[in-house]
Amino acid sequence: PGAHVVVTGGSSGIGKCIAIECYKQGAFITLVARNEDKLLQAKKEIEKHSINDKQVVLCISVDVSQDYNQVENVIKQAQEKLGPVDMLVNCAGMAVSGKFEDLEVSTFERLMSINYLGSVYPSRAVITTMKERRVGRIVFVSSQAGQLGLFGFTAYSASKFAIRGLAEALQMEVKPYNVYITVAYPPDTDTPGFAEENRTKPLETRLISETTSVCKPEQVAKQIVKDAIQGNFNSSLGSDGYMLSALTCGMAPVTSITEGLQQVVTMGLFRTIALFYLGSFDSIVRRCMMQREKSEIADKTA
Ligand SMILES: NC(=O)C1=CN([C@@H]2O[C@H](COP(=O)(O)OP(=O)(O)OC[C@H]3O[C@@H](n4cnc5c(N)ncnc54)[C@H](OP(=O)(O)O)[C@@H]3O)[C@@H](O)[C@H]2O)C=CC1
Ligand SMILES: CCCCCCCCCCCCCCCC(=O)[C@@H](N)CO
Repeated sequence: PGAHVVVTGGSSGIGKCIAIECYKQGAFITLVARNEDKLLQAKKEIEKHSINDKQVVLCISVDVSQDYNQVENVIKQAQEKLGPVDMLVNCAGMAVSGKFEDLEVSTFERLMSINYLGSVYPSRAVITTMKERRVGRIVFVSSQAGQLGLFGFTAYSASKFAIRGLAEALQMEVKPYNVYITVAYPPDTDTPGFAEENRTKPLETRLISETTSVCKPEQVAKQIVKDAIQGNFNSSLGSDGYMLSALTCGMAPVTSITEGLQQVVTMGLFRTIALFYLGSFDSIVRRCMMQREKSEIADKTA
């Protein structure tokens, strides 16, 4: 309550729901995104959930992936108005899918800029003050596709895996200063961004993704905010989310003894389950390939 929460990508989808969730708990919110109309629209929607009349929603229009100095300036402006940032949520991002050879090289650059550098810049702009105050939370929104590579996600997965490396290294640096990092790995979530992404998704990617069901953004946001407040390094959702996180824990920091023990005990079992999933993904890819070849031959003979 009374905390200042900055949400990049806060004008739509998961980011907007995170902002609402924090606002419901009495936070002051800064929304960061590019389109001003969407920002104002989201501000109105968030303000409906106020719990006292002091709460403020500030909107800032900036591209978080372009120029570090610009991002630093807008964070400064937000801090002058609403005080030092207690929690930063890096949720601005996007997905583009397609086979490796069909994706433009510029798409690799763009996704890396938005999903990775767009998380580096705001974090870099708040970290010094957080360390000085010995208070702070930084949330990175990765994806289940940041835990495993899937057909069609060569550009997207890489940009989401990058976040994990950044987060692990940063957590080791800032833990003694009482600053906690959370990486969230949401499954497919029903948002405007997801609808957009689905318009060009390869059949293989669609079929493989259907392994997990589509979540509501409110549900995803609730889990992320809860994990961030608790200072959990990992934030995931559902039974496949739980399995994926335990299976891919690697050298990630552990937040509780229980979490560590669960990882140790479940690792072999989850790897066994994963082998079956991998087998079924491979057969989806093979089936789609054969289907395509068949229809190509049919086209030629027709
Ligand atoms: N929906 C899903 O299935 C999943 C999504 N995710 C991740 O969650 C995050 C949010 O996704 P979702 O809610 O679906 O996305 P939406 O497309 O619905 O919203 C994206 C938000 O980010 C903002 N944004 C995009 N690019 C920039 C930029 N360069 N600078 C500043 N703001 C930007 C958008 O505003 P504007 O365009 O006006 O700038 C908008 O507010 C993304 O990082 C996505 O990869 C992870 C797993 C699953
Ligand atoms: C023990 C092992 C369990 C294995 C479970 C495997 C589940 C794989 C499904 C992955 C779905 C990928 C979602 C990507 C969401 C996303 O980021 C896009 N919507 C882009 O926004």
